[in-house]
Amino acid sequence: MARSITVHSGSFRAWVMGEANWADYYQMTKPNVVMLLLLTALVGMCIASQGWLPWQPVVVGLVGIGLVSGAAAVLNHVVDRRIDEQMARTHHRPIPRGVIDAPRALGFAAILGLVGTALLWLLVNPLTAMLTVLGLVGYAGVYTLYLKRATPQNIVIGGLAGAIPPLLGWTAVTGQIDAEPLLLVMLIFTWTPPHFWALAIHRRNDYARVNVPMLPVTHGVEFTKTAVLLYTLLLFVVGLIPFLAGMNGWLYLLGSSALNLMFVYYAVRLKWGPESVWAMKTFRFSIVHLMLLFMVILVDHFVSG
Ligand code: HEM
Ligand SMILES: CC(C)=CCC/C(C)=C/CC/C(C)=C/COP(=O)(O)OP(=O)(O)O
Repeated sequence: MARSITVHSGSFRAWVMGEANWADYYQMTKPNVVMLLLLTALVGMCIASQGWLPWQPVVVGLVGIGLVSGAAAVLNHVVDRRIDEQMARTHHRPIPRGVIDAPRALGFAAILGLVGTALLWLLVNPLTAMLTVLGLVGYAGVYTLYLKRATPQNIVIGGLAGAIPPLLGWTAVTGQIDAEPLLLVMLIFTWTPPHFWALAIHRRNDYARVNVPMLPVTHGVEFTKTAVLLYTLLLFVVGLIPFLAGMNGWLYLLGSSALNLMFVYYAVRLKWGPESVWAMKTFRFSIVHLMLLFMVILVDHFVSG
């Protein structure tokens, strides 16, 4: 009897998982990206709260936003499976490697998406659930299915989906849309082009091979370097607005200006230095930059009251 249960549960597992293990499924959710998205959502929740954080919208909100974002990332793996197969950076992903097939990945995305949306709808509020699903549609549908292959401005427009989490955090706590979190959305929106184009310069041959019209492929490396520099300068200016609008204090002004100037410094080195060195340095710095920027906003919020 015990043996038969083992055999059956073993074959059920094989039916569900195929050749894959949990690490493969986990990898498809782009966990590092989702962690940073959740930090920005948490900051949205904190700036929406006076005093103690309300635990239910915060905990359930983060779990729900994390699950739906993970679902969006899995859908991106399904839609992009053919180009991922041909790009050096992505050919080892679970679908191109053949350990997870598209139907299983779709099933996984459906479970994550539905559970996440139900949690947000029932235990946080319908507005947050709808905006989070809008983020999923924006990333997996509008960006991945359409914009990515349609225009070199793909990531500028598609960047809105990745920029939305601070608003989701805010609506999870307040149940309404206000101007404050939109300033944080603007920060991420302006940060995304230099974040991605630095990497795209380094990986331009990958994108050219699969005919994806990323800016360095369509307009060349020099043009893209200039665009990266201009966006870091724009980010410096946008970074002043939360202080000028009275949302953040002096600590924010100092911290964000220092971080944004460092980003400009990387972009200048990239513009006039060898991209073989500075493209990936700038990309890696962009991630540390956004993480620290949102930590500064958080600390400033609690210190400046
Ligand atoms: C349309 C918008 C965006 C595009 C096109 C984009 C593109 C990329 C790409 C191509 C990578 C490399 C992944 C790899 O190494 O396989 C990456 C990495 C990363 N991105 Fe973005 N990104 C966007 C928005 C964001 C946003 C909004 C965040 C967070 C708030 C973010 C956080 C990260 C992090 C943390 C990594 C490192 C992942 C790792 O090391 O595993 N990205 N991004
Ligand atoms: C609910 C919500 C906020 C959803 C969206 C969140 C989300 C997962 C954003 C990710 C942004 C990102 C890593 C884009 C890269 O896609 P790519 O296809 O250009 O990169 P790739 O080639 O590495 O797959």
